[in-house]
Amino acid sequence: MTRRALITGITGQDGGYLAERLLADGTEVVGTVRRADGALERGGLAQLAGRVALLEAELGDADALRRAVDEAQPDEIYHLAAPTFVPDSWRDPRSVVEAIAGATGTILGAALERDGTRVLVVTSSEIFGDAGVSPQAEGAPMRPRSPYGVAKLAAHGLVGTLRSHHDRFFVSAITFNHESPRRPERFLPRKVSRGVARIARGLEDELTLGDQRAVRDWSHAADVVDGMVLALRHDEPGDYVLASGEPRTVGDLVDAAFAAAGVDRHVAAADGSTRDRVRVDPRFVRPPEQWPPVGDPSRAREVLGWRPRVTFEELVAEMVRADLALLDAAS
Ligand SMILES: C[C@H]1O[C@H](OP(=O)(O)OP(=O)(O)OC[C@H]2O[C@@H](n3cnc4c(=O)[nH]c(N)nc43)[C@H](O)[C@@H]2O)[C@@H](O)[C@@H](O)C1=O
Repeated sequence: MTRRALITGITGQDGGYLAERLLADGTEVVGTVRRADGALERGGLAQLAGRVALLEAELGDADALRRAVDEAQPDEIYHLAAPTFVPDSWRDPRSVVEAIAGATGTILGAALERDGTRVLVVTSSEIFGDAGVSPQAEGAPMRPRSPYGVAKLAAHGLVGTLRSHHDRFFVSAITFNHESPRRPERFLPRKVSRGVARIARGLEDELTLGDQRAVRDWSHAADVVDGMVLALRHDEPGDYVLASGEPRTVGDLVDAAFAAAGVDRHVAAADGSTRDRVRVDPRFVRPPEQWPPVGDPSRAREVLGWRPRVTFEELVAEMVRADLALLDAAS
């Protein structure tokens, strides 16, 4: 029998890679979107047209989410849809908790009504926050530092409690930062790849960023969705950190992007000094983390046999190449 998967948020960065991954192994794919008309084209996923079915469901609309589960009759649910830009969560904490924890509760509740439907919920390294330890494995203390992290921790908690109470195959994928040329530009790596590409083509002179000492653990989104599939299809349900395990600073990422574009980050100024093409704008600076969000992916490696294939340098180079190609195609 053909396996059927429901992906919430199919037009997001991860949704697109996951749909391609599942279609490639013969899984039928149904995805939720806010508005079906032209959704794949708007999401840069025209290649999926005719290959996936779309259902409309806003995260705040519990009835629509339940209907989507009923209509899709999925064997697997990948719950990806969520507001993802962390700074936004400070402005409207209630809506972020509703959209993340509320929708997770709805999806898990709907899955409980169906025999055997497995669910993977994407949570986040933001659940660890002031963990008191770095790198973080699945058992590290969880002390989130943002409303986004609190909401993701509630989602993570719902997965674990409902899994053990109802003895169901519910999984939390604790994803650390993951990127690709499909990442929206307000996230750092795409902002950098696009900015450096524009500098390389002479369209801009400078890149304006926040704190370059901030540490992150970056992987390629295509690798991370592979980990999700392995986790959901394993013999036993469990939670997994999906991360590279390698700490890098924002500055490392900027340097890698300039190197990939073949552009000097530092240029000679008229007075003979050197000028950095990267300028700090306090608007983009966030309070520093005492315990950097770096993952310990040992469990995913040992239990699932998962490891990221794309290196940090390859990821950044792919993003810069893609942004250069976009600029060249538009000119
Ligand atoms: C795991 C987690 O991953 C993502 O959240 P994020 O880490 O907040 O992602 P980002 O790309 O916005 O920031 C990365 C770092 O870069 C620093 N940074 C410096 N200068 C700029 C700057 O100019 N813009 C931005 N956006 N960040 C900057 C910023 O302060 C931070 O230290 C989401 O997918 C989230 O959904 C998620 O779950």
